[in-house]
Amino acid sequence: MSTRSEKASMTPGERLSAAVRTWGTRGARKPEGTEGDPGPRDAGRSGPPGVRVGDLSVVYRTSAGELPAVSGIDLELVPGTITGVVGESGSGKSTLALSLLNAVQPPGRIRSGSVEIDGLGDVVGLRGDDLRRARGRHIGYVFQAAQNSLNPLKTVGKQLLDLGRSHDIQDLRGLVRDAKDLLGRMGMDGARVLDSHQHELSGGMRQRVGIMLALVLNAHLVILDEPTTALDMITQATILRIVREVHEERGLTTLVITHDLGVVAEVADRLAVMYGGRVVEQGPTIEVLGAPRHPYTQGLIRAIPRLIGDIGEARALPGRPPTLGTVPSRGCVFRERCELRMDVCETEEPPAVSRGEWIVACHAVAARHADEDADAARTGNGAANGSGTANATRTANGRTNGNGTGNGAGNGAGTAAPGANEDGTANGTRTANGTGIGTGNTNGTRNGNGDEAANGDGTAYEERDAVPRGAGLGVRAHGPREKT
Ligand SMILES: Nc1ncnc2c1ncn2[C@@H]1O[C@H](COP(=O)(O)OP(=O)(O)OP(=O)(O)O)[C@@H](O)[C@H]1O
Repeated sequence: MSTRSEKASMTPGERLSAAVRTWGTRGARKPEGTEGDPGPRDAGRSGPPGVRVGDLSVVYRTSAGELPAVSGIDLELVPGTITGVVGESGSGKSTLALSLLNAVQPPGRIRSGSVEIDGLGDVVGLRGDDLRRARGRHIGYVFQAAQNSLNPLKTVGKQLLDLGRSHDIQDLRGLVRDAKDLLGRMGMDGARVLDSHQHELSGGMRQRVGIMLALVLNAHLVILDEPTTALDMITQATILRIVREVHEERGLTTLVITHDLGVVAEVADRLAVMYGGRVVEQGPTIEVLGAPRHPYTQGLIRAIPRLIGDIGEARALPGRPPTLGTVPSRGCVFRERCELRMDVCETEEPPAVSRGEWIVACHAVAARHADEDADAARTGNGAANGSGTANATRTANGRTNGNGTGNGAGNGAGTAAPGANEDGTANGTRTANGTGIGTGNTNGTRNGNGDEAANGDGTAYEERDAVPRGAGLGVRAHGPREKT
């Protein structure tokens, strides 16, 4: 694993690779309350909330009429996870984040859809005091450029008290105590910071103050919009470490908005890639970055600058992202820049293809999957004709157990996606094809790339797809795969 100082000197591309490589070494989330003081205002609060965004569309009024900045977004924030949202400037990331607070301001408005937050219901329907209470006490928001958003005329402490009063906090001493504690955890002298004005703090310190203000009312859903923009590399690394630590200590559900893939690789469990107001690909970060399927995600990863190895390898995506006025009203919004473009992309909205937790909206990916499914089904018929029987069961944690019995000789080969956990369980997609006249034993071998070959009787067969491996990011599977 890279040390912190090594990480700080890395390019975004190197940090991306390093973070993806070390993913499997992360510890499990600590349950809330097992470490640290959750604070008195936490009483009665259940665990981190889940969030379900359903068919969300947001428009801005322009001289050309109302134009969509976010269209038909479906996204789930799993309780206790960090979800990263990435995309180029103008892709709709901040608009999506503001919608989670029902805080889109005129000339914008949420045109349709829902944002269901556990414990709050659909925030799109909240108004007035209910909405004000939800913000701050349930949902903490660290705005883009938070390091410049403090009031320059008031000390941080005064702004903290204003925040407390605006949320009817009675125990202001307790609030100050919690603020000092949070600032201390983030490596600062809390008393000194509360006595300071904005100009007396560095950019990184102000960003930490922003995080403190978002957390101090004990919100359990936290949204960070570009938490590291405009910070130097070392401060960036510190802030990301703090985000991760605070997230785990306080049992949060966190959304991180960024245009920097290195940032999501560093902190996010799950990832949503936005383009032209749509989520074009989403899934577990390790899988999406390890083997991106959408041509836009592939292009974003190819564009990451490299300092070592083949420095000419990085290739910028051709063309420019659409603006409100140029985003196509039908068909695929990415088609102008896409090397896989087909006729259907001009007219039809791409279907959402899902495999497990992974969802991709792309005609080319959908067509490829349909072909692969047809191939798999053909091979599966061959297996059914054999004299052996084959079973493959997938348990809730993604573990695949293959059983086979039979007579004769057969073999199957499978490719595991680079998503296997340390204990050898697979959370990736896989294909195992074979003719299923087995000999009675099942053996599995795996090489360092996470490839797997299974030979034996009664082919363990799953109707799933092969995926590209590793994408040069050094993703690898760990441990033996369980077979019975
Ligand atoms: N107040 C506004 N009035 C009109 N259009 C807006 C307004 N705010 C955002 N937009 C437009 O909505 C689209 C999405 O903007 P948004 O800020 O959500 O994107 P973003 O991905 O967060 O970009 P960035 O990374 O630059 O912050 C863009 O085309 C933007 O120009």
